Amino acid sequence: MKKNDYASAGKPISLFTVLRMLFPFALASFPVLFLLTNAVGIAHGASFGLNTFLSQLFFDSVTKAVSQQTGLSVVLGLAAALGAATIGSEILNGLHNFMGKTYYRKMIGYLSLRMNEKASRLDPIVYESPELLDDINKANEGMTNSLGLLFTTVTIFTFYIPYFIFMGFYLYTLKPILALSLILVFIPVVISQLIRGAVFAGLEDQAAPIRREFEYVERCICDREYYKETRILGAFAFFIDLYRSALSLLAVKTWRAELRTRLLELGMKMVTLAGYFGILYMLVAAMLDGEISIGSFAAVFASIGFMFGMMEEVITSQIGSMTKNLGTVRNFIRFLKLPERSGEEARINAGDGVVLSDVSFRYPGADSESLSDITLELKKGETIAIVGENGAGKTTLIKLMTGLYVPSTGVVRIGGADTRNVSAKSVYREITAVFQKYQRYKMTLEDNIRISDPDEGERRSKHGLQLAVRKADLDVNAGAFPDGHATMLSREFDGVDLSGGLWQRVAIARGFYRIHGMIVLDEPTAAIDPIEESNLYKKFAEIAKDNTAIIVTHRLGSAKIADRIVVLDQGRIAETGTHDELMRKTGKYAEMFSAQAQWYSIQH
Ligand SMILES: Nc1ncnc2c1ncn2[C@@H]1O[C@H](COP(=O)(O)OP(=O)(O)OP(=O)(O)O)[C@@H](O)[C@H]1O
Repeated sequence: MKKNDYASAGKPISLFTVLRMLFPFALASFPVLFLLTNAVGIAHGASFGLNTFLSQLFFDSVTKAVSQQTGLSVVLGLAAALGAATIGSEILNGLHNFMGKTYYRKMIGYLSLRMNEKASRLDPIVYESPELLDDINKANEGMTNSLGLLFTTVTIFTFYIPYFIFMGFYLYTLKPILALSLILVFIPVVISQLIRGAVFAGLEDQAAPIRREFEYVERCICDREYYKETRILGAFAFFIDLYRSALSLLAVKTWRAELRTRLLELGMKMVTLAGYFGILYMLVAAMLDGEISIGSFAAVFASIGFMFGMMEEVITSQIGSMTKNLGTVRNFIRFLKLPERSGEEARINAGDGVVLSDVSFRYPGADSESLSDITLELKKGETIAIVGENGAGKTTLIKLMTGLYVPSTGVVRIGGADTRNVSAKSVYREITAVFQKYQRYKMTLEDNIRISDPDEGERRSKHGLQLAVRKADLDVNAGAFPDGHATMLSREFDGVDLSGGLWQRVAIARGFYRIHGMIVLDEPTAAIDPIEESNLYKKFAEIAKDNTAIIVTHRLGSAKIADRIVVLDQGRIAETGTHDELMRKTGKYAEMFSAQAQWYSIQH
């Protein structure tokens, strides 16, 4: 499969771009909490610097007190100040953690909402890209990690950097070489973490398709819709094999990446450790040479272990997880940047008809066009049937005629509006549809139907519900619905399950419930037997009398109810006309019709 515009293989997004996109979220969502949390973080960082400085004064005062150059009260005063600073630092630490966690929880909710909103605004054609599934999969994980990244970055700037600058400056004033060695120790470890980030970003790109396959196979093994086939056909063992191999492939890839980065980290830690002992050596030498006071030595010695611990934390834990997660965060950002359908809001009545002029359509990444040179008019109040063999382009044509997709070339006008220029919401507003692959929502019968027009008021809702149920020939008083409209349609939620035929009627009722000017039936009767189907289509013809309607069907007998039949062949219109006209033409339609008639007569 070729990659396309929506594929994850876009230009790499830099850390700077990632942060530039994340910060506005952080500021826009809960600005006061965000700023306060960081102000506390800065105060916390400064408190460590203050502690080191007070320690030096304290140790110096102790040495002076020993040689009786100063009084005990000075020592006690400094000890009290040091104790107060330590308690203050702890309080700030607790406050910083608490505020950070509160902010994190709030942001997770906020970002999840943003993701769902984004998904609802995506251009539907994006869903034709298999890579998009990877992107969504990875974006979900990236969303949580993006918060980690944001926090780490902010903490580095508001806590660690001020602290290291202070310490660097402090060491510099004692002996310049001490500050320099601090930097030399720091750099190799940062480099190792950046390499680690690159390794994990690459791993993420390789792992996502495997994970997608792995999750799909898992569904084949466990999901209800598959279990009959997997058990009866003995496919269980087949899927378990696939599951095992995907699992081990994933494990091997992760293990290799971990091993590489751990070895790298180990090497870099050695460098850090060498630096640590180097600084200690220089400190002792400087003290013995009388370059620094005993107090300075003691303060630096006491804080240097802590400082290295902190450096280790910021580099391996903070920067490490940041770079490791950068790959997934990039996917989140990429997801947020996926194209949305733009266009103006307009009042469009799809019931006024649809006009297609010289329309062609090619799926993203596809080698050839699925529809070519389509010119067709669906007039106001007209019912057309679209027929054709498998793969002829029927569903694609419906997607264009309902404005779900826009054409690659040519123009589609719904109710007079060019689908490329108006918002998706404006186009769908007056359209309803029943698809062959409808959804079985695990909700009450009423909710299953009302989902198609939730904004309707209570009165219209009750009346509309009864009407839709009647039109779809659903007998709510029959045993299948023990609680009438309130029957829960899921065993999982203590309700009932329906037969395939009844589910299909629920889907049809859902389609009828929505107020519409145009209705599309895309093979909605596949699970209903032919006699029932014929009744339903007769009824549909009555209902569609005042509506603009499109029917897609494989059973040509049902197409007869249409005012006009459009025959598609390999993405082109082969013929149009009424049933009788097309039969007289003895073309594609007549050929298909007689093949089906023959099939029925053989069956009889
Ligand atoms: N996402 C896609 N990417 C690439 N090609 C696609 C995609 N979806 C459909 N096609 C191709 O477009 C052509 C038309 O498909 P379409 O589903 O519209 O036909 P159809 O007449 O509705 O078929 P059927 O009766 O089997 O449902 C086919 O050749 C199909 O392989």
